[in-house]
Amino acid sequence: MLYDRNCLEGKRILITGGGTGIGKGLARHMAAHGAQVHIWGRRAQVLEEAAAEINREVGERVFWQAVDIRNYEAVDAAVGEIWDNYGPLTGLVNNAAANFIAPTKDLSPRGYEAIASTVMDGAFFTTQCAGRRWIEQGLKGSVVSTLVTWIWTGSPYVVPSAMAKAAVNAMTMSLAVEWARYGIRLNAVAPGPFPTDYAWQMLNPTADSSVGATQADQVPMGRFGEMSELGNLVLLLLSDGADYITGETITIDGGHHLAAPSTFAGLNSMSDEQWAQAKAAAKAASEKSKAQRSV
Ligand SMILES: CCCCCCCCC/C=C/C(=O)SCCNC(=O)CCNC(=O)[C@H](O)C(C)(C)COP(=O)(O)OP(=O)(O)OC[C@H]1O[C@@H](n2cnc3c(N)ncnc32)[C@H](O)[C@@H]1OP(=O)(O)O
Ligand SMILES: NC(=O)C1=CN([C@@H]2O[C@H](COP(=O)(O)OP(=O)(O)OC[C@H]3O[C@@H](n4cnc5c(N)ncnc54)[C@H](OP(=O)(O)O)[C@@H]3O)[C@@H](O)[C@H]2O)C=CC1
Repeated sequence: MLYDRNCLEGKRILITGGGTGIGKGLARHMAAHGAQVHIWGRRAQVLEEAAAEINREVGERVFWQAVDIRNYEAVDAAVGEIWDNYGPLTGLVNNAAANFIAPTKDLSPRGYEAIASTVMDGAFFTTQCAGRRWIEQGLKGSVVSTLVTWIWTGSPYVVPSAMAKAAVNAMTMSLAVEWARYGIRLNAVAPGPFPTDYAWQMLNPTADSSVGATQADQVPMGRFGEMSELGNLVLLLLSDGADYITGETITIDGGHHLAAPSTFAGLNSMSDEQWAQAKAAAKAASEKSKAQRSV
């Protein structure tokens, strides 16, 4: 362990999308360093199993709520429940997201909305509901959002995601200034590829789509990132040791975006037929996950 295993003792951290992938890895990392962690997602069973798995390793530190972050009332009520039943949050990780690869000309308004509203509205709602309470109660807080290097480079075939992540980057810089006087810090991380089950089903659904952003051989360091590496960075930003860092988005990508291509530009060569196959594969995965939703 890089950090003392009790360095987050007394911290209470909400991680949206904490039941799977990177969010679950972050929940494990923060809980293993002494924090109480609250995880959100739309699938009760997935959250319950993730919390139980981590709690078997660290003791009763992880709690869950089924919340759709696109629903402001639900977000406000769930943040209120944490405050009432456990105490004030000290940190928030805006990690939940939606994404899939698609040619932009074929995106329906609902397809655009599913991605943009989850990434942008969800992060705003959750940040505002925590931030308002911190300000009213004179408490400090730390917000860390999981972005991507496309906020600087853009990326074809994931345009709603690139747009919405750029908006959350703007929120990070803006509120860092507006809320600094309250002791509230906002930062973000921009990871390169950290393969997770669902993201790879959405972003690399067929053999033909295995180019560009999702490939380890395109990373100068020649490998994917490891969860503990991302965990250590997010832990630092959530800790009191980083009290003078705000408004920053820190890349953690083994040099990927500086060497390019860290985008989906490589998908330019896919034919309409290959796109149809990619869409069918991604949709089959999303239907399966949808069937498990409780909110
Ligand atoms: C730099 C280094 C980089 C490293 C490489 C990695 C970089 C990662 C950066 C970011 C990564 C991520 O965010 S990865 C996150 C991946 N995780 C997730 O997406 C989790 C949440 N996902 C979901 O809930 C679903 O998969 C998703 C489809 C997105 C949303 O579900 P909803 O129930 O809200 O929506 P649905 O009703 O199913 O669909 C809404 C509309 O979208 C359309 N739609 C759905 N799937 C579609 C698809 N594959 N292609 C086209 N269109 C699709 C539908 O037809 C609907 O439109 P109509 O037909 O008009 O009705
Ligand atoms: N994996 C990677 O290489 C990279 C990932 N990222 C970012 O990291 C984050 C995590 O991605 P990753 O772990 O790979 O993917 P996952 O699909 O595993 O994680 C997404 C999470 O968000 C939750 N979620 C989605 N929509 C909602 C909603 N409306 N309300 C509440 N929760 C929701 C999902 O749970 P549920 O479906 O149950 O709601 C799921 O737990 C994302 O922000 C992504 O953009 C950035 C760069 C690289």
